[in-house]
Amino acid sequence: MGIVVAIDGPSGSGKSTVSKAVAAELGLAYLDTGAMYRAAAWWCEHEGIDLADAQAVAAAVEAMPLSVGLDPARPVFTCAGQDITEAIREPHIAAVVSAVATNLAVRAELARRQREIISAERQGHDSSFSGGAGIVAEGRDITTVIAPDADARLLVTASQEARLARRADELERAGKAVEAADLRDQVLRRDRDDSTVSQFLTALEGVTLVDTSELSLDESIARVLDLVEQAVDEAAAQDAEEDLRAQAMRLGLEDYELDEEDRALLEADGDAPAAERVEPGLPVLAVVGRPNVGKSTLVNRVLGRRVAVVQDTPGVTRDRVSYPAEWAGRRFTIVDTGGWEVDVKGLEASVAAQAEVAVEMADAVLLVVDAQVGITETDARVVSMLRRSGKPVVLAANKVDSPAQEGDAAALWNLGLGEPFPVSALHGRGSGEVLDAVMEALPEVSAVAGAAPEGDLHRIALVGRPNVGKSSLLNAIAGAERVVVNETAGTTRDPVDEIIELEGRKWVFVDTAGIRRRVKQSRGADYYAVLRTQGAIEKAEVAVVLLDASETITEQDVRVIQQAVDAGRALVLVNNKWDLVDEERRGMLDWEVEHDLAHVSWAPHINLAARTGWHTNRLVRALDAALEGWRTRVPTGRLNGFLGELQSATPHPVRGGKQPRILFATQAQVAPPRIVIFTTGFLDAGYRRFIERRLREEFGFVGTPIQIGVRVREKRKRGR
Ligand SMILES: Nc1ncnc2c1ncn2[C@@H]1O[C@H](COP(=O)(O)OP(=O)(O)OP(=O)(O)O)[C@@H](O)[C@H]1O
Ligand SMILES: Nc1ccn([C@H]2C[C@H](O)[C@@H](COP(=O)(O)O)O2)c(=O)n1
Repeated sequence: MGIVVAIDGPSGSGKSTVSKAVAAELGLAYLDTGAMYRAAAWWCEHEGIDLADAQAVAAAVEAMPLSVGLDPARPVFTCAGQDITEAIREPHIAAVVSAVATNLAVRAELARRQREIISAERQGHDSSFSGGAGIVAEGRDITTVIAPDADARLLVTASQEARLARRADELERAGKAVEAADLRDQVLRRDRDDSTVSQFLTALEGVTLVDTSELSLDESIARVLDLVEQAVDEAAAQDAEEDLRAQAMRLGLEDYELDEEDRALLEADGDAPAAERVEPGLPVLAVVGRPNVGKSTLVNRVLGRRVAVVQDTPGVTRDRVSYPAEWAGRRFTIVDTGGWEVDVKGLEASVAAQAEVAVEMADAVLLVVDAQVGITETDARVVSMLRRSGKPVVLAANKVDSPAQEGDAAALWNLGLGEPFPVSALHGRGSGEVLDAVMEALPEVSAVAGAAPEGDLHRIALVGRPNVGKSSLLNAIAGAERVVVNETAGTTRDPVDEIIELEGRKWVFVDTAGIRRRVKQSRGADYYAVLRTQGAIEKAEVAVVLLDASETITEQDVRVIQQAVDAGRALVLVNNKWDLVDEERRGMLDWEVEHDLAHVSWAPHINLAARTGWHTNRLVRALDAALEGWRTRVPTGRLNGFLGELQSATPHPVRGGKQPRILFATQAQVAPPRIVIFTTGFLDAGYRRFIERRLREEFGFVGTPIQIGVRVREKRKRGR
């Protein structure tokens, strides 16, 4: 993680000059937030907006197409493609900028953009200038509002006389000398106005005051560099202390019963891998069969130990789980299903349906039959379902644990699927042969998985109930009528993955069809909508869930959101059709969001109108924020330090005379973040929610579900 240096102070104190020099010296990006306010004033004038009209100014700034330069050697600002670096330094802009900077809606919008820039530099986003080294950000409210958690927070100031003299000198050198009254207006009046909305005249707790009145410019820079170095050293010392404490906690865990999986988790500590995810483009093998015939054991056999790590992933995928697999040097996706039964109802029916979906979305099928039981009515019905699908099938005769049982396997020729391969998934017997047969059945290029995206592009699913505007949004951002749009709900049919360039970067918008209406025609349209959505979400990293802002939020909307959360994908919410929203509806919508979507308040939520293109440019920022949250990795020392403090301040309530204690925690995975907490007792759901809320406050995790796993461990008996 990069460092963040926040510097504020009054006009003419030298904060911009010092900040640039410090950024250049340390190889960091430089953010001049004052220039953003100046750009906002320039843009409003350019657009002919009356600066006294607060609402019009706010609306114009929200839509301002500003590109912020972060190079300390020359921070170039462009707006709507025009270089405005010089124009925003004109005295005229300095004279009017406070009118914009004191507009609270403008401040909120620019604060959002500033935080995103800072965060991108800290995290080292693809788009970052410093490549993750960090940033020096300066401006009136940086240490207090924008980056109160910066590594170094400094208030650079100087006496009024010094500031006036410096500004006069500067203007004179630039050949722009002004009258004393104008100078006082530019420096003192502006500070007076600006101080009505932000505090930058006295150093708050945690902010170091640097008075440069008596210092030369070089001395000022050296002083700030010293303070930054000191802050970085202190942060490193704190990290080291937290690491030591975490190591002690980890050692303490040895007094508790730990199983093999715990140990695997603890060994991988500090190197939380991304959640295993199937790669688009690879051939797909579905493993189906009756419940309990040994499908999962066979899948485990193919995957080795890795499956143990992913097994407890919560959510809808329980009935249909995809894993990346490899055999004989070929990579493919293996899909484990929950078990297929005939004429079942309720949960079993949905498990059976998922197996059908898995077949529909596969290139080949591995049918597992229990050779010891022989052919059952259900097996015969599975075979008819497979014949209807037209997919190549390999038949595994499982539970053939010895050569003597091979006759049981031969009886399965009667299924009419060709040679049954005898295997013992439990002991590994015959699994090589069956996998060789699978490799022959699988095509080199998948017919169902969609093309593998070029390069390492982010994959986005645009999902939502019918007619919320998915196709319109795709068209609006792609800039062409690529997808058929119709007012009739559910017009989208089998679209393909789209590669779309947004803000200079390519993104894959995944196929939202994923599955055609081939599986038992009798099922309702809603059912297929759910499956299509699920297929798209599973292929993506981020689910963008569209809502129709002009209509009441429905159960179906909430369900689609839940599908994304359950699948562990990053989430962005979009209120589409904003052009149809009036004051009254806006109030209702606020209430509905608070009421129905409070559980996903961590997701970026943007308003746009796909039909007119209004605010569609906000999508990229929201996607970046969600992807960043999704990939957030909290170092073990930090995590345990944080949980330790949280537990001391707010211990778990006593339950039945016992008080569960957190022993140690580790982040087992990113994308989505999964935190495993070892405890002495079960943690109440309320306490887990509290931990999640505090984790979000501390580490961000914007736009991502957080999976919290609790492992209750008993103290080891003496002598063991
Ligand atoms: N000791 C000093 N420390 C910092 N700057 C100095 C010093 N002495 C002279 N200066 C000069 O003061 C001028 C004003 O500095 P600068 O523009 O960086 O101030 P600022 O605080 O960023 O003002 P504003 O908020 O109006 O942008 C610059 O020309 C800078 O070179
Ligand atoms: N974070 C910030 C940065 C600047 N402003 C105001 C202060 C000035 O009126 C204007 C331009 O700033 P300058 O370039 O002179 O530093 O923007 C603010 O309110 N908050």
